[in-house]
Amino acid sequence: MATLKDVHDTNSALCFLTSRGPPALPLIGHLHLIGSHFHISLQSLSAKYGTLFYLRLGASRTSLFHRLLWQPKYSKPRILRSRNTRNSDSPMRCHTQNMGFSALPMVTIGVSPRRMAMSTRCSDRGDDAEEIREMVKDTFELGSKMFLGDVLGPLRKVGFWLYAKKAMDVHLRIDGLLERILKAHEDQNRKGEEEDLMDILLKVQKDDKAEVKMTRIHLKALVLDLFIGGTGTSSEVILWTLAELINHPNAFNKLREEIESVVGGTRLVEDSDVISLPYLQAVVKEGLRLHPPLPVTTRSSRQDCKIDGFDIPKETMIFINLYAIMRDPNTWENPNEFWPERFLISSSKEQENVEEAFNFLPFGAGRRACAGGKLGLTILHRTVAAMVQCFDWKVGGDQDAKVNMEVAKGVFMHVAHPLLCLPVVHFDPFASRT
Ligand code: HEM
Repeated sequence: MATLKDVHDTNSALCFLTSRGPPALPLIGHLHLIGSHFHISLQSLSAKYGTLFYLRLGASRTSLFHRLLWQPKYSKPRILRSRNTRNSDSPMRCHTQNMGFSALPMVTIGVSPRRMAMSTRCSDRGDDAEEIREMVKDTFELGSKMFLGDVLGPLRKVGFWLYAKKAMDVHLRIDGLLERILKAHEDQNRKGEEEDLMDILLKVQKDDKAEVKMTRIHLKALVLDLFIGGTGTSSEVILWTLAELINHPNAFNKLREEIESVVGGTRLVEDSDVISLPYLQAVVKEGLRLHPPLPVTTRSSRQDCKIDGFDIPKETMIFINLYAIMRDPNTWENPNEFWPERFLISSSKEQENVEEAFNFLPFGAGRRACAGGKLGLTILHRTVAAMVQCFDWKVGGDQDAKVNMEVAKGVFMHVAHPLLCLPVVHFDPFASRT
């Protein structure tokens, strides 16, 4: 019997017939059951129709997994029962300017996928950072609309035409930025240890004898994949995790105490520290569990297969609701609660690995799982740590004000409102250099 492991991505037509699922209406099928938050609509439907059910979204025939069916049967994760933490708020030291919270992680993470690829920082040119943020946001928005355009079936081209102008505009802006960066690299002509990924790719592109012929378009597409895949995702998780920490001051203070006891008060957290910072790792995991930036991933069945007793024909689009899997009350205690401690307890490393592999899936699974998961985690650990190490965060004027955790409409897990926070310097790692 084929399982989900045999399900692979294709771009072909969608068709699927099975019996389990809500009653459908003529023409629109089950479209009326899909609300403004795609992953939450699917989660509610699976509460009624089970782990695998069938939907017809307009012209698209799809099936949905609430959880992965190759999940082995094992006991629930052991969860820490005592949740009392004792820390109190740290005093504010000095005020800095009021800051767009959502812009900050993007500026910071410009130091990672982009910097590794191009040895430049978004923060060197503030306008570049803002431009990239806007482009990534527009690309995600456009992606959602075109993805939903699939419900038009053979008429999906109409959907594409509707967004053609916007798509061309985003394309031209991205292309202009990439060309600017490529030109700067060509002018610099760096050699040896100074080279970054962009230099190496340029060299391959210009090498007539290279085994694989790479055009300038290939090069830009590859860099763009890293940009879009790595930038939007990481920045959203950083934003959500910080928002959770601000709303949970005990967790914030516990994390700061851990960092200060392990790293001291003279430098920022480095990659090599992370292994000694279990609470930091738990906080990042909990942020990813509650707020996966790609809440629903898709596959198409490459061949006819049978899963959980259902026949799934070839080329069926399958939605896998990562969001619902990571909030499943059968697996996670108080699934909607931000509670990093749940990741600190496990009976054995081996069991922890099994549990996480099949229930903790912010990076997807299988051969099309996230290509940058390890890098993503590194970015999250370093950035979340630095935000907690260096600043106290105040929301609005009120001491007890909370960050609004509303999710934006659509197929991604974005914050609904730009969040404004006041960062108050707690520790300045560069103070001794001035
Ligand atoms: C917090 C950070 C990140 C999260 C939560 C995340 C999540 C995901 C998810 C859920 C998928 C789909 C996996 C599936 O369908 O099974 C994916 C795919 C992908 N991600 Fe990430 N990602 C992150 C960071 C990154 C970074 C830093 C990069 C690269 C620099 C990256 C590059 C990619 C690529 C290239 C794919 C497509 C893989 C394929 O189709 O084979 N991601 N990511």
